[in-house]
Amino acid sequence: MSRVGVLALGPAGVGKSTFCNSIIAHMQSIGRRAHIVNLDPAAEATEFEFTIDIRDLISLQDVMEEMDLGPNGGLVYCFEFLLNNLDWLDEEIGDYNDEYLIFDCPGQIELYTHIPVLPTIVKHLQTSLNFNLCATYLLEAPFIIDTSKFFSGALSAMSAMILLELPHINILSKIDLVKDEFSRKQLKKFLNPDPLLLSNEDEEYNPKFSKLNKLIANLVDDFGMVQFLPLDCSKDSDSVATILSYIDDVTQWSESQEPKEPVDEEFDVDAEYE
Ligand SMILES: Nc1nc2c(ncn2[C@@H]2O[C@H](COP(=O)(O)OP(=O)(O)OP(=O)(O)O)[C@@H](O)[C@H]2O)c(=O)[nH]1
Repeated sequence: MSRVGVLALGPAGVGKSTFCNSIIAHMQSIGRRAHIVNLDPAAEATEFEFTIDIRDLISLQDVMEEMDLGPNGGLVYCFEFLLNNLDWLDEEIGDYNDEYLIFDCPGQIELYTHIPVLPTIVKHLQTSLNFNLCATYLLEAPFIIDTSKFFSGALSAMSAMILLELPHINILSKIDLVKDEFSRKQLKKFLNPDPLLLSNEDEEYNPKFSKLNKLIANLVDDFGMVQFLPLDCSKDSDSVATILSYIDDVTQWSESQEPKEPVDEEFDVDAEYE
């Protein structure tokens, strides 16, 4: 039997922690259990407690003070420290057999797009701790409803997808902040976009880059990075439920549940009268 793990990834402030908390709240409301694993050494307190917290091993604040490093260097140091102490993670996770763990990751996407820190942790979770993992990659809806920003966001999501080699779910967060009618129309187009059409649209505004736009659009299209699920953590719990059903699907959650032993009636009756 395996554990299920969901990585919440995406740039800083995109809503990863809020998403983790919303998923946990939703799961609790339908009688399921899950835990948050905080992998951000610079995290602030949230309304839900972290079951496992990297800051119990190392915190960015301490590293910056003691090693005289800036925030980015400090973060890389924290993760190198974690990689050298993976037995700490094994021990913390050890008690959570057959559980659903949600990994709240830092917003510095270099950690999963440029340097092999997160890929190493992912491999460890899969091979040593028997996790069925999936990555959720969040991008902010108000940011992405501009075509050029869509491509830059899609490329960063794709970079994480290629590096992590995990089932990958793209999410457009904070859709409640897309309010005016024009932007909402745009949003519809970006939830299930055709990158080739989007690149053609840009052509009339910026012909200088049309060849490059088309090449990028082809690349995004080839990798199947074309679907985004909408997320509104402020009001719309249906959006959270839909995302959870996608996660369950790709992590084969229901298959990972231990089949219930058939009730042996004779045995039960005997036990009653012992
Ligand atoms: N309106 C609205 N605000 C949201 C939503 N999700 C998150 N926010 C807000 O966005 C801000 C950042 O959210 P966080 O969950 O801390 O984002 P994060 O990605 O974990 O941030 P880092 O850990 O710094 O990378 C907070 O003020 C949240 O309240 C949403 O669906 N709608």
